[in-house]
Amino acid sequence: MPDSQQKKSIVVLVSGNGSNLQAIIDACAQQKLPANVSAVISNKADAYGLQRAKNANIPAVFLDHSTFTSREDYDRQLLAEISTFSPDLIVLAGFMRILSPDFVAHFEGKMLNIHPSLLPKYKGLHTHQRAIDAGDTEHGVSVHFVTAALDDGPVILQSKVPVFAEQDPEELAQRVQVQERQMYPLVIKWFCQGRLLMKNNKAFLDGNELEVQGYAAD
Ligand SMILES: Nc1nc2c(c(=O)[nH]1)N[C@@H](CN(C=O)c1ccc(C(=O)N[C@@H](CCC(=O)O)C(=O)O)cc1)CN2
Ligand SMILES: NCC(=O)N[C@@H]1O[C@H](COP(=O)([O-])[O-])[C@@H](O)[C@H]1O
Repeated sequence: MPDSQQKKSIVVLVSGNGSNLQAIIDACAQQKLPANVSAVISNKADAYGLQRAKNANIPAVFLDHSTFTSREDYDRQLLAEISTFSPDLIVLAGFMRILSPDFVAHFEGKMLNIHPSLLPKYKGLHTHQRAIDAGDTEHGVSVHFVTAALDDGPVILQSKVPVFAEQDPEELAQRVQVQERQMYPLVIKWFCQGRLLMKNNKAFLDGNELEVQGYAAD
């Protein structure tokens, strides 16, 4: 079987509910994604994403960041743990730790993140509230390659949702997450098919550079 058709190995990092993880697990199970989730790793013991992994008979690993003296020490252990699964792709799915440069360098080009904003707007946290506070009429989500600079890697795919008057951030987040669950498995499929790659800090699909609309940074 050609390499592009062999099932790829994915390790997913989570910190919370894991709805994006579940979409990926389901896509794999339904043969919509030529991959297997080899392991789920979380820095939070109570992350429901760990339970979702156990429900799917996927190794679920809790690696507590609070027991390490530095970010770099944690990331070295995280790298060692991930490497035991020999993944083709690392997927950040609500993983709420900033990753150190050495960790990112080890996996650069094979690590994705989904971020709840129209990057480069609203890098970091609390994106929905920030969009509401700014009076934005549209918001959305970006899937990007992970680089050392936070939420700054080349964007692969974006999806927009409207922001309504007197918008509640939780309702906005829910509408964004509907888009996320459709987008992430698609982008991961592109990577697993060998169609998506990062080169010179740019994203390419089928050899064509992916240009993202120029959203003004916040
Ligand atoms: N080097 C990189 N690390 C990470 C990236 C990235 O692009 N480059 N993406 C983030 C995901 N993320 C937003 O999409 C994000 C996650 C966490 C934080 C953050 O400020 N974390 C704090 C702790 C916050 C908490 O525990 O609630 C921290 O790590 O000190 C910002 C953005 C994943 N990592
Ligand atoms: N800065 C990273 C960040 O905020 N990521 C966001 O966390 C949520 C995780 O949901 P999930 O655990 O249900 O997949 C998602 O909405 C994702 O965009």
